[in-house]
Amino acid sequence: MSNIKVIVAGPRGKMGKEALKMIHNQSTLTLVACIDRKHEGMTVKELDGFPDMEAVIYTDAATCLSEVEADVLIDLTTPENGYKHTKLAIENGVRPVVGTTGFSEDELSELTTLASERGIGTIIAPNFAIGAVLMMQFSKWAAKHFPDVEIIEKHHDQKLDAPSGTALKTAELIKEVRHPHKQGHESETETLEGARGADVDGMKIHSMRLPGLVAHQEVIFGGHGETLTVKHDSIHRESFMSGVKLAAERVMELDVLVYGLEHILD
Ligand SMILES: NC(=O)C1=CN([C@@H]2O[C@H](COP(=O)(O)OP(=O)(O)OC[C@H]3O[C@@H](n4cnc5c(N)ncnc54)[C@H](OP(=O)(O)O)[C@@H]3O)[C@@H](O)[C@H]2O)C=CC1
Ligand SMILES: O=C(O)C1=N[C@H](C(=O)O)C[C@H](O)C1
Repeated sequence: MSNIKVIVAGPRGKMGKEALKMIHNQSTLTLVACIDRKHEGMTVKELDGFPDMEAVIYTDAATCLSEVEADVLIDLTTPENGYKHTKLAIENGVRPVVGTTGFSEDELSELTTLASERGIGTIIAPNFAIGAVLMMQFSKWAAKHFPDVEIIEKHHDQKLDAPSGTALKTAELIKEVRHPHKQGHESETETLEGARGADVDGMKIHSMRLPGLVAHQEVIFGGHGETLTVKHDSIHRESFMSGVKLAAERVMELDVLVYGLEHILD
């Protein structure tokens, strides 16, 4: 697979910068444009500290996605804008690869329908790190044997959405094998609201936000006289880039939306 023409939305963000660096350093993807909130008409290489790339920056996503000849949109923005960009991309025949988290269930289901109707391959991956995908799969396996489980996710303090997309996806995978039931003492009460975390079918999700963190998750299972912890840490955003590259290549072979990188991993 060679020369996949890519648009990146959110190029100045923490993930966007890393994605530009990755695209610059490999040969199958070519950056053809960026969607940003600033720098209309400038090229990437004109921005301080950015790679030597000729791609033009658009501030209007609709113009960019309808005018630029592109195969793939990589979206790394915010929940609200990521949803709009994904929809626009599908409508314009550009395949979305979406890392942006925080979409509602309704938004995901609308995008799934739209992608199928138009036959446009789409990948929405709450986590592109291969280790995180394995952590989620191991958790699903463990939940078959340990149905009492709590998820603790820890992220940097600039994150907009809580719980993280990864924690929600983990809970969704566990739900496939776990019968809904209340955990803890049947009469337990919270003397401080939120103390027991968010609830998904009785399992709990706790979200921590601190400077210094990147992206971390522990899934803790409790059994009779034992606990099992499945843990993943992204200590650098480079950890997400092999997944972004793989998704941009594999999305070219799809004609529906898939949610989660596990669907394209061998
Ligand atoms: N799937 C995965 O593996 C991962 C997913 N993520 C997700 O990716 C997203 C981005 O994360 P991160 O890079 O840390 O966040 P940042 O806040 O660092 O970056 C977001 C960028 O999006 C830009 N932006 C906002 N609105 C628009 C718009 N309308 N058009 C173009 N650009 C826009 C922001 O610009 P401005 O600065 O001007 O506001 C900012 O540069 C989040 O949803 C996060 O949860 C993060 C890591 C891994
Ligand atoms: O915002 C982040 O940083 C991350 N977001 C994704 C999520 O919500 O799970 C993936 C990763 O955890 C980093």
